Amino acid sequence: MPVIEIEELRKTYAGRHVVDGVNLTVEPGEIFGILGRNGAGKTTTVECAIGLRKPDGGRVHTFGLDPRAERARVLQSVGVQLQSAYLHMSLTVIEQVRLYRSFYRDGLDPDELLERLDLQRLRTARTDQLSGGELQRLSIATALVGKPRLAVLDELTSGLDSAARRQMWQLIEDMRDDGITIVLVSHFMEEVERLADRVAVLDAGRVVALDTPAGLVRAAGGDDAVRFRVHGPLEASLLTALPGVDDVSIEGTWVRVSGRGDLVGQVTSALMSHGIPATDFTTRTASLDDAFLQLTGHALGEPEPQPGLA
Ligand SMILES: Nc1ncnc2c1ncn2[C@@H]1O[C@H](COP(=O)(O)OP(=O)(O)OP(=O)(O)O)[C@@H](O)[C@H]1O
Repeated sequence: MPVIEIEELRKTYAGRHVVDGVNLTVEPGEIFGILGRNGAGKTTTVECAIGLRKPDGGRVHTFGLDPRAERARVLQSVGVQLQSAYLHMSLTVIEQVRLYRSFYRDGLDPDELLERLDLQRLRTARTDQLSGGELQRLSIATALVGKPRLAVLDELTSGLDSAARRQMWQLIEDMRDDGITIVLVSHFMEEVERLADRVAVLDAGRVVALDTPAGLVRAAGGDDAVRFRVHGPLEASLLTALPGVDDVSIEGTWVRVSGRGDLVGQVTSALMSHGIPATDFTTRTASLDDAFLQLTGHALGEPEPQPGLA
């Protein structure tokens, strides 16, 4: 049974369809990424899935239950990463985690969890004394202490430096190894690319693509490319005949070859075997960034247009 099943989900605010017929399924044990610009409808979709918002249309099942009708049952098995604004600033770290532990019948030992999240030395520090990275780890602790079957992590690493981000990614991979299903809401491409087994790309309230990160790149026609300079005559057909090569363009002495596989290896051996010297090789790897742009027509950093704003 899928962990989350969403069919034709709709949510409207003031006549605006912020979620407009979303379909997706999250399978047990996967890290499912939801990627989209600010305002694309990611949080609304996820909150409908766990019973925190009421859909205006469509069907949602989480653990096979209707999350609105059986909200308490669903939430017993869900851990939600809180934005730091929702943490209680005057509580100490251990008090905070114990508080969230008390909301669940079952759960982890708060002290062991702090140890695992490298927060034990801050056990008695007040929440308002923590750094951004420490607050993020504390919010993860509040999501995990109830030993959830499903963890919903929204903007996991925003505001973290790259070392803290990498540490957080490792933690998420450990969570998956423990069998927790993870929904990762993000507009941080590298994070989704590295962590997610599958990704739904949301744009203006719709799922415009749903696939593995590599599948999205492939489907969007993303190709790797190699560019170099030749010092002698070159017929394009020498390179177009190579396996995996999709396109060859020659401008003066510059050559660009795009396609899949070991392009540099193939190109250099073909040139060498024909005695054509080549220099100045640069390569470009197709990315999810390119795929996102291709799928939605805009870069991830641009917010969705808001009504009323020019
Ligand atoms: N309670 C509400 N009342 C009115 N409009 C809302 C409400 N909640 C969300 N919206 C609007 O719905 C749209 C989708 O919001 P949502 O939070 O789902 O987007 P998001 O993709 O999660 O964005 P972000 O990346 O900024 O968190 C936004 O334009 C937002 O302003």
